[in-house]
Amino acid sequence: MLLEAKELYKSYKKPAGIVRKEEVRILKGVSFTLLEGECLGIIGESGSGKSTLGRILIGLEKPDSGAIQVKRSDVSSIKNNPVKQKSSVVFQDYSTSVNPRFKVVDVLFEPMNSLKKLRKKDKLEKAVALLKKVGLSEIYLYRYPHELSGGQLQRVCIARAIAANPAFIVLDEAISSLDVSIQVQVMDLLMDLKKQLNIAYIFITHDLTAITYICDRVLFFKDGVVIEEVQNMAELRNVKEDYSKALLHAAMEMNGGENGAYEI
Ligand SMILES: Nc1ncnc2c1ncn2[C@@H]1O[C@H](COP(=O)(O)OP(=O)(O)OP(=O)(O)O)[C@@H](O)[C@H]1O
Repeated sequence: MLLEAKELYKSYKKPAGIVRKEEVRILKGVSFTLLEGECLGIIGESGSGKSTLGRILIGLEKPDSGAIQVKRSDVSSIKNNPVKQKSSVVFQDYSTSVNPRFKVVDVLFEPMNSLKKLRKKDKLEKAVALLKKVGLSEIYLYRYPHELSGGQLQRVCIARAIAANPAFIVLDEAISSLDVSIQVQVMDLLMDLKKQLNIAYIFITHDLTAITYICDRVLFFKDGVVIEEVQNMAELRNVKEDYSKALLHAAMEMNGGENGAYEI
């Protein structure tokens, strides 16, 4: 097992009046496992806490309680959260995920600079190799983000995410802003990289079609808890919980019935 999340709780303070704040519990005891090299889908309605969970898993935020074990060692309570060294993230909004003043080469150097010291020549070689891995030639190295298409820029974000050799990547609506044809290309790329590098993914999305295309397993997330797990994607239509059924149904309705693609 690569990662185990145990009983994660997280609250935020929300204004309740002019000075008063009240605590709102977002995660209410989330537990699940992630296996090496698998793609685990997390699907749930807006506001159910998926992105909050994603940020906790990559060490951007700390849970109030609960534990995260990576390769069976507890990382959630350790200072300088080592989960950061084992994970990366790709967000939905590729345009704000990169510094607009950075050329692609600088975007790719960022994670390398936080690793061991590499000579500039080696970093350049690595940057070219990373671009190649995501299907871009080295001519893009010296371009600015605004000189790339959305699909190309998201590929650069994926290259940056794999630069530090993570054991897993959180993909938070990572393909949602792309055109449908580009979404398929990027999912194919992700599956290819998963195979080549044995990385695991946590694929957070509203898009059930994408889940069926790329995921090995899926968790249905509701109101800060996992309410159902589908182990075998062929069984997706046989979900038991009313909430999961409603999500599936809504997605199918929106996309033209049983045979349509579905999106929540
Ligand atoms: N830093 C924060 N401070 C206060 N409240 C927050 C913070 N981050 C998230 N929230 C609140 O937590 C709840 C869950 O948000 P989150 O983004 O995790 O949900 P989500 O399931 O990813 O939603 P979506 O699918 O719309 O992105 C929301 O009500 C949100 O307003």
